[in-house]
Amino acid sequence: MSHGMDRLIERVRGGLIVSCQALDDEPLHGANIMPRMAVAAAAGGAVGIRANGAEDIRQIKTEVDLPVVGIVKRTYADTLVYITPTMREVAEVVTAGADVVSMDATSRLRPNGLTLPKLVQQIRNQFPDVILMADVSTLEEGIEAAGLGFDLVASTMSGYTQYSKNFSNPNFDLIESLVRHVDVPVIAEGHISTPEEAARCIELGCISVVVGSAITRPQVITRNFVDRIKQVQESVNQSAP
Ligand SMILES: CC(=O)N[C@H](C=O)[C@@H](O)[C@H](O)[C@H](O)COP(=O)(O)O
Repeated sequence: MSHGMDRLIERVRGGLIVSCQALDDEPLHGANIMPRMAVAAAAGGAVGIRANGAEDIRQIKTEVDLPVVGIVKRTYADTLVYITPTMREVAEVVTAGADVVSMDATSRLRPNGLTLPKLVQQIRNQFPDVILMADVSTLEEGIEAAGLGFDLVASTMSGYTQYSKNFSNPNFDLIESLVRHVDVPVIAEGHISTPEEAARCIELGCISVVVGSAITRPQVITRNFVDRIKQVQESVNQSAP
């Protein structure tokens, strides 16, 4: 393991990484709000931040003293892959100062028919020391990513690829089998919405856990309350005389 990886693992082991992301169609987009979210996460004891876009990554690095897992989400016409899909996005994340570059590592083709092995090769040529995290949706993709030289594997894409759509959320089965069969540290990410679920991922052997929407997307948190209240209201109405 490289010195950079050793230090990263030391800092994030057994802890919570908070994903602070708001796309431009989300209510908390812009106005330095995600960097303030990162400050709040740090105050609550987070060990790392996951952030989208060069501007947020750069600002978060100046406001909190935590490792940042950086991504750039960008959509292209000829692919469904949107998390750091090409060298262009990788370069943006590296230049912004992220400690880890995370990317879609599913088996789907990237723009212009670019394959994952080819992209990893380009990255290793241009940025040999970068720490790479693979966002996968299946065990096979996790094993493939570790074989390609990814330093970390995360369950991020489970439920978001056509072939993983029907898996349960959070996908503890996938998380457990990644820990068992992939020989790089595993990070649990995706649909983790309670402290108990996060704790379970640590029990299963993950190095750390990423939580996003349940902490930093108030529209999602509100919707969960509203939906639950509605259900109860319906049964209250039905049992009313
Ligand atoms: C699939 C995809 O695009 N996931 C993104 C990856 O960066 C984010 O939108 C998620 O919020 C993040 O993975 C954390 O997951 P959750 O918000 O469920 O805690």
